[in-house]
Amino acid sequence: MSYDALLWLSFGGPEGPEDVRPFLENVTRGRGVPPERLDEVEQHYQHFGGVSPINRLNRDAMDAVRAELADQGIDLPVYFGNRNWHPLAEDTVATMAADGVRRALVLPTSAYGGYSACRQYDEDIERARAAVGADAPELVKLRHFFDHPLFVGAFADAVRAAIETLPSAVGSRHRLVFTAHSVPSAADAAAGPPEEGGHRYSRQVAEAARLVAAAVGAEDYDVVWQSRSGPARIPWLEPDILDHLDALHADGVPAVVVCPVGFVSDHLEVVWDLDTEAAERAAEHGMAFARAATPSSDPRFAELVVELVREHVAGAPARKESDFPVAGCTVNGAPCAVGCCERLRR
Ligand SMILES: CC1=C(CCC(=O)O)c2cc3nc(cc4[nH]c(cc5[nH]c(cc1n2)c(C)c5CCC(=O)O)c(CCC(=O)O)c4C)C(CCC(=O)O)=C3C
Ligand SMILES: [Fe+2]
Repeated sequence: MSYDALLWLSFGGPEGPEDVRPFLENVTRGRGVPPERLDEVEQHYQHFGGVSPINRLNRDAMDAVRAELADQGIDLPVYFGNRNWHPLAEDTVATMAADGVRRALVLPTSAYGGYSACRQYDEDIERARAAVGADAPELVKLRHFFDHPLFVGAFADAVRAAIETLPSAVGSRHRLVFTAHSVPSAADAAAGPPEEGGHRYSRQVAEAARLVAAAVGAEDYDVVWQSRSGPARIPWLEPDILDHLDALHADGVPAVVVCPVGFVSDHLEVVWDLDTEAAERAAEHGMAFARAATPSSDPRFAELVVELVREHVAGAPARKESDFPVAGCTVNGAPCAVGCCERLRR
């Protein structure tokens, strides 16, 4: 193996009530998010005792990956570092350097392209390496996996399982609704290399939704957005899931199956914005509601990560279900291409 470690690079989340505000300040520094929005999101976290599920979910998923690596006879220590909360990527990369790691692969916990989902993880890599200095290991980020058959397959089974939980009186009259984190429309327009014409994030989300819908045999489905942040005057991707539930209800739809295709685990936006807010809105309308599980809870997720590692090391062709270009594999945080997913000024 030409690599001596795998860095699991994620978002991070608070682990107690006192962590919440400093965590939110880290997330939104320089991002132009109004304080009222921060107060609101702080309440979502405090509702769960100030503990985000994300760190535990990452640790569980990393344990599954360690077991899968061992099963496949691959000796690759797995390190955990985050953008916004402890363990911070800077500290983890310093530990890796001290452990003698010279070259490591990086698994970002997002399947997609775009500034927030891809390029910002490149910035994290660059910042962490700069903080460590000359001893910093080379860090090679793995590719986007939104169209990987194991990712699509895990979501497809989760959608089938969610449909099973609907009351039998609904029959097959449910609507399948895919959701992903909204981003500013301008950020989506700037996503991908300029020659691709932008919108890489929303196009990949739409493609993943199409693949999952096809796998479950759903002809009709919708793609909507959730967890909008930022000032109200700035346009973000729409429709919002709550508005969409209102519209479905007005159309007489009796049940919804929500598939959080934009997320790999049940972190706070999933357990609050979907399981709490969206479920309540559906209940107000008397609509049955079921939410599909996210892939990190599926054994295939560990297989997927190990497959991405093996594929990269072998220089093997990417196993994928779409015709979209393979992207996201970057070295030391350099962008995928000149001008790709550039950060917007706010
Ligand atoms: C595309 C995308 C993903 C998916 C890709 C990926 O997974 O990386 C994602 C994931 C996540 N977002 C998360 C949390 C937050 N995101 C925020 C704010 C924002 N997200 C944005 C986009 C995304 N975010 C954007 C454009 C903003 C506006 C500020 C800015 O321009 O950067 C804020 C600030 C408060 C608010 O306004 O919501 C919080 C607290 C957590 C952790 C949850 C937990 O604790 O379990 C996770 C996994
Ligand atoms: Fe976010």
